Amino acid sequence: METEASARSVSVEILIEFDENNVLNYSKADRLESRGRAEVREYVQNILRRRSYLDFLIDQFSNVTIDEMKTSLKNILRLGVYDMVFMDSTPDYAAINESVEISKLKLGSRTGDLTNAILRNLQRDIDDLPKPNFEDRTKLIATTFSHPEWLVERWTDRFGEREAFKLMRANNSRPVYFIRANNLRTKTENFKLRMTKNNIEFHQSDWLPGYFEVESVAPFISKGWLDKGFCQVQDIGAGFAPYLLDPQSDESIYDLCAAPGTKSIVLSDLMDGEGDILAVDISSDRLDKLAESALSYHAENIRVRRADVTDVELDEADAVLLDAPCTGTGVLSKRADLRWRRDKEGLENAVELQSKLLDSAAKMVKKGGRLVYSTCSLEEEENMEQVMQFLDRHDNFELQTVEGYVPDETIAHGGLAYQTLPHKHNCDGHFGVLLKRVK
Ligand SMILES: C[S@@+](CC[C@H](N)C(=O)[O-])C[C@H]1O[C@@H](n2cnc3c(N)ncnc32)[C@H](O)[C@@H]1O
Repeated sequence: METEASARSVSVEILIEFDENNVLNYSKADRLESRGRAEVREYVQNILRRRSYLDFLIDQFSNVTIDEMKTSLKNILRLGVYDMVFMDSTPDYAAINESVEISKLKLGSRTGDLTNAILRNLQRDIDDLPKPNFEDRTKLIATTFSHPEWLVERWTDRFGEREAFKLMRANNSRPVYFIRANNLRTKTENFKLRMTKNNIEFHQSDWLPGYFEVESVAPFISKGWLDKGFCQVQDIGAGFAPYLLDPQSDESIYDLCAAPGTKSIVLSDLMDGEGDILAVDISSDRLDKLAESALSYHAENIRVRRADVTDVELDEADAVLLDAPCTGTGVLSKRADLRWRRDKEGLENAVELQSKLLDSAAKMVKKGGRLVYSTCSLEEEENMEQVMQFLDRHDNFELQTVEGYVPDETIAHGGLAYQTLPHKHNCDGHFGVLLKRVK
């Protein structure tokens, strides 16, 4: 009980900071033991996944509108309502008591009484909760599925309502996790034996070698297998880009925008740790993580360099991976916070930066060499439209087929790109193309 109470109050603190400063900082949970830390992540992500719907419910049962409430009260109520509506394992009285206690502690006894009144009102109707009923269809959908209105508009226009609903439902579901065996440290077959001996259930994907769908990554962390470099947590869709680059053991490879290096490790594995990979990123903190990973994964052919890719001159390489910073609209199930952080302006900024990064990356590819451009976005401006504009500016590059590198069911744009979709492919949304420098 003690842990649960702490996990709740820490979750509220994190959610308040997120609303006020747009920062999602889990380090506040470091004072809890590991179960509590895991609970905090679950609470925070689940509440962010349902935020608009929770706010709608709060509004229905309160005399004070949600917009008039202090950020701290809003988040205490979101957590209480989430517990009552979605957490079968928490009795309503416990959810109410703890929310009231957190309110009193943070905001005084009168706010504690208000919290109590709102949650008790909701408890009375818990078996017949009101449904969002706005006349404005975008607002109705946005509230029902807890997505921002600008994304709802984009996706319903592009996919149609039925498919957009499926996509948003997938974003609100528990994420699918994949583990990839690192052959620089172990053999995939041995790793399977290791999982079996430890009673870990897994499903081996037939899309790429060494990828296993698992229920949770917790056992891999607790057994120290990530730290030891036996395996990495990587969505299978994220694995497509390194496979598409098809790096060879005697090549020089640039991994641009590389940190924290999950794809660098795959590249190194595909090269048997030989040849040369230069991993470049602008963030030194993230590069530190990459360097640590390279050590534990025995990825000895990786060198790191801190640089702004839009402003660095490098010799030409055999092949270049540009895994560009993007809006991340393909990973909203694992990163529920992103949907509230992104907006149309953020999309425009991402597109502008990607275009500059692509122009720089193009200068680093030798004649006859390859360039893979990848994102974890679903937005066409960041994906195929970005690539088409790049081709308009660079007549020395041509698109190559992705057939044979990625599963057929993920192939898009007549064989010239892959695009995974969370509601269709049971993984995150990833996009990529293979370009060849022809002159
Ligand atoms: C999508 S993440 C890369 C993920 C990484 N490829 C992986 O697989 O682990 C994008 C990265 O781009 C980096 N970045 C953003 N702008 C950059 C720039 N101008 N030059 C270099 N890196 C940049 C960010 O620091 C971030 O690490």
